[in-house]
Amino acid sequence: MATPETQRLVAGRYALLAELGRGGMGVVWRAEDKVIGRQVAVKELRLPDGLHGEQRAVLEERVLREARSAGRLNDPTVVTVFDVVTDGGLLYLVMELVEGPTLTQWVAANGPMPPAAAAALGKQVLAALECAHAVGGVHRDVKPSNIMVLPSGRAKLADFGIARIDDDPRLTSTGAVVGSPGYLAPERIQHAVATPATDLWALGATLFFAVEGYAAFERATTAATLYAVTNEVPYLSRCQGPLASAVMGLLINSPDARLSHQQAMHLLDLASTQGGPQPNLTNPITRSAPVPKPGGRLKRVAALLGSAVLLAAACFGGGWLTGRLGVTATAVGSPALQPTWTYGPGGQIPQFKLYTGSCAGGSMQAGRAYTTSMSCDQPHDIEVFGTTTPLDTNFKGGYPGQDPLARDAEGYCALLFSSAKIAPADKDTSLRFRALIPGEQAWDHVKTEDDPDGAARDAYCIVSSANGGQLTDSVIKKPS
Ligand SMILES: Nc1ncnc2c1ncn2[C@@H]1O[C@H](COP(=O)(O)OP(=O)(O)OP(=O)(O)O)[C@@H](O)[C@H]1O
Repeated sequence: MATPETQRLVAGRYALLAELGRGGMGVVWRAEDKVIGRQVAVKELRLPDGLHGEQRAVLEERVLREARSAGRLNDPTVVTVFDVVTDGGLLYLVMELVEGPTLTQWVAANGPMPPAAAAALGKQVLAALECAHAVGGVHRDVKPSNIMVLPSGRAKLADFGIARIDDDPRLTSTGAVVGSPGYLAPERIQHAVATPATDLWALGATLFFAVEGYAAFERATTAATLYAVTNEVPYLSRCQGPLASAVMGLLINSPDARLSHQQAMHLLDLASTQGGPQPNLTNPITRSAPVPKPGGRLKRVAALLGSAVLLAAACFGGGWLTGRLGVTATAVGSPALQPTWTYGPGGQIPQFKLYTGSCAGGSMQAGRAYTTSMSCDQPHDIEVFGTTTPLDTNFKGGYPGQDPLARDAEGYCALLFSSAKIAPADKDTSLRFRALIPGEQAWDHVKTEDDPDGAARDAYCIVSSANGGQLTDSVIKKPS
């Protein structure tokens, strides 16, 4: 803590009292505004080394311009920028002082956030983004360390529109890049400009972090992180229903297929009212499990594989994500997807009695029945890599029709196929998969003493080799 004698006074007005933290662009101080006698946060912006005069001027100009626009955003969920000043050649941003941890710090101290609290937090951040997007603003850097959590549970979004080196072609020549590649939407990695949809993707990654306690795409190197952002679908293990649908729907690669503000808000609204009253975020919540380290993710996935079907079905919401929100296999992007078939009497596959992780002989042919499984260690023709209950598990009506069932099942199978659960690196070319949905007779089947099978409501994801040959091992990633 600085004493009055050693206190630095910035711009003749802001007395720096103590360091609050450090980020990619500089130090943040608790300070006192001597003119009006209130405490503020002062961020000392240290521009990257190696910028030449013009680049420095461009960046400073952008910081000023964007701080002004952030200052204009009159939203209680946005950390207000009061002033931008220069002193001794350095640039300082004077902001509202937020007395609460960032989401990163909160999770480090308390473990994963309860789903209803994470949904409530997500709603607030989404509302702030919506307000900014409506007037043409884009945050560009939504991530856990830019979200501050007040003891009341209210959230505040910091660093609004702060200039980033990578956004301006006049600045990229220094090679200085981006802070958090794990929160950079896939289209940004392909150098598309930042749009409201890129902020929404980052919100999805942030909510994943809140609810799981680790960053979905963080890997040991930047290259591996960027690869994961572009190619992997993360597993959610601590939430289901609308929250899982919101997170996964925000993380859809294609900005056009990604959830809109309204869709995300609707789901977060539903999720925030589930699970009883909101926990008080003042008191540390008893840690339900240690926060896994980023490197531990594969182990987690492996440990979850035993219950992967239940887990995936729960987290993708058994139809919440796919059918209701129009997430189709095409949106997920699956070149290996084959046309969906039906099973049961009158369907292409008259009988189907396999389950996830089981394999069978006999290539998929109309009229072939699958009633017994075999070990996936033996050469086999097909493997079931997922099971889902399309539409709603509580759907009690008559046969909904092949189209809605197929849309749901294809979306689910495509998500699962593109995820890290399916191991082969060349899966898009070496494998083919299809969804198998119940036909009308299987759906309506009434069990009798002679025929004890009940109505069939499940859909299956089936994988086979692309070249018509046999598979010699399971395609599901093995525990490491
Ligand atoms: N308005 C604020 N009020 C109180 N503390 C703040 C405020 N803004 C930032 N801090 C503290 O300062 C730390 C550093 O913030 P900063 O925005 O510089 O870094 P960052 O967001 O973690 O990283 P990056 O610069 O890469 O975005 C934060 O982790 C937080 O603890």
